[in-house]
This record gives sequence, structure tokens and C-alpha cells, in this order.
Amino acid sequence: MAVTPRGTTPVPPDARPRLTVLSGPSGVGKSTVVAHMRKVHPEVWLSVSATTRKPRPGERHGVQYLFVDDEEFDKLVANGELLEWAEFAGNRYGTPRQAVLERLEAGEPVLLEIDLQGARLVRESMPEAQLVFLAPPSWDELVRRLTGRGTEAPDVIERRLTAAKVELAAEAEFDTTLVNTSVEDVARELLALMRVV
Ligand SMILES: Nc1nc2c(ncn2[C@@H]2O[C@H](COP(=O)(O)OP(=O)(O)O)[C@@H](O)[C@H]2O)c(=O)[nH]1
Ligand SMILES: Nc1ncnc2c1ncn2[C@@H]1O[C@H](COP(=O)(O)OP(=O)(O)O)[C@@H](O)[C@H]1O
Repeated sequence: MAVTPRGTTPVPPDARPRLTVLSGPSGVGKSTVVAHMRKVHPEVWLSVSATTRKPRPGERHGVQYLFVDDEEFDKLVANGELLEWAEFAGNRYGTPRQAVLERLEAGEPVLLEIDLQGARLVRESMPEAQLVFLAPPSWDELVRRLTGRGTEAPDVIERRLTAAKVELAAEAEFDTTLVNTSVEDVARELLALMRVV
């Protein structure tokens, strides 16, 4: 058996911590799945994005998002502080770069919950990232969930459903699709993909 000096054992590629990107149309259940996953495994780290969107009732700065105004977002972009950013349904969203890189360097798995445009940008800049698409059981169920959530006005729901058609058409670009029928099942599958369990 070959003896490798201590400290120089090569890390097999599949043991490396991975950057996982979770995308899917608005209302499919991304936040619900991630919240459940973190209830079961609080140690899983999720990047907190910056956004120019206004907080929904119950959302808090630094928890769901870093809520910033247009000027602050411009600064984050100009200073190169975002790993990626995109405009989605009239607001801008971006992933703070430093925290993600620090976690990956520390050997921890990292999860980004971002839109299709962001997923494409991450694929370009970090080809080792795995892209996971969260799909609804059906179009009608997606409309029911988005409408039933009751957080958006009808015109905003329309914009999001228009974006959803584009996102659903891009499913084949992703490495894996998970269909969100059961939150518990999807959370378990996602944890397995991230090699947390
Ligand atoms: N590109 C990019 N998209 C993001 C980021 N953060 C959130 N998003 C996406 O922006 C979209 C809208 O998010 P949000 O307004 O919270 O609505 P929700 O996903 O329907 O609850 C979703 O597809 C999110 O995944 C980010 O940092 N970058
Ligand atoms: N598997 C599921 N079955 C039924 N309803 C779900 C499921 N997952 C999420 N929901 C509901 O769908 C709505 C949208 O979920 P949310 O997590 O806000 O979606 P997203 O973050 O993708 O926009 C919420 O009201 C949520 O409770």
C-alpha cells in the first residue's frame, strides 16, 4: 500500500465541500424547503443576499436578506463585493462574495438560493458548483402557491409568473431537478446532494 506523508494526502474530488445553488420559480417553495432544512440541520450555512426589494411583513434585515436601497446596491456592485447579481421582477438581488469564499475555504458546504440568471453566472465563474432546480408538481400548483402566499400584489404575481415560464424552460441547464411535492423529502434530498447527511 502506498504511504502518503501526513498532510499531503490528496483530497478526493468528491469529498471537497461544494457550492450548491438552489433555483426555481417564485412560489415553488425554495424558502420553505431551506427553512425546513435548517430546522433539521442548523449548521448548514446559507448565504444572505442583498436586495433592493422591500421587506415583506415578518422579514428582518440580515435574516432573510440585507435590505438595501439603490444607492447602497450600486456601491456593492462598484466595489466588487458581489459574487453575482441580477435584476428579478423589478428588484436587484446579489450574493455577498467574501462570506461565501470564506466558508468554502473553511471547508464548509455553502448554499445559495438565487434566480436563474444568478445560477448561470455562478456556473461561469465557479464551474465546480452544483446547480439544483426546484420544480413545482404542476403549473397550476405553482400558481396556487404563489397566489396563496398572499405576499404580492396581482401585477407582481403576473411578473413573477412570466419569469417562471422562462425559468421552467431552463430546467435542463441544471445538474439535478427536485420536484417539490413534499418539503421534508426535498429537504432530505438537498442535504444529501450537499453531502451534509
Ligand atoms: N441572482 C440572485 N438572485 C437572488 C438572490 N437572492 C435571491 N434571489 C432570487 O430572487 C428571486 C426573488 O426573490 P424574492 O423576492 O425573495 O421572492 P421569492 O423567491 O418568491 O420568495 C428568487 O428567484 C430568489 O431566488 C441573489 O443574491 N442573487
Ligand atoms: N411542498 C409544498 N406543498 C404545499 N405548499 C408548499 C410546499 N412548499 C411550499 N409551499 C407553500 O408555497 C408558498 C410559496 O413558498 P415559498 O417557500 O415562499 O416559495 P419561494 O421561496 O420559492 O418563492 C408558501 O405559502 C409555502 O407555504
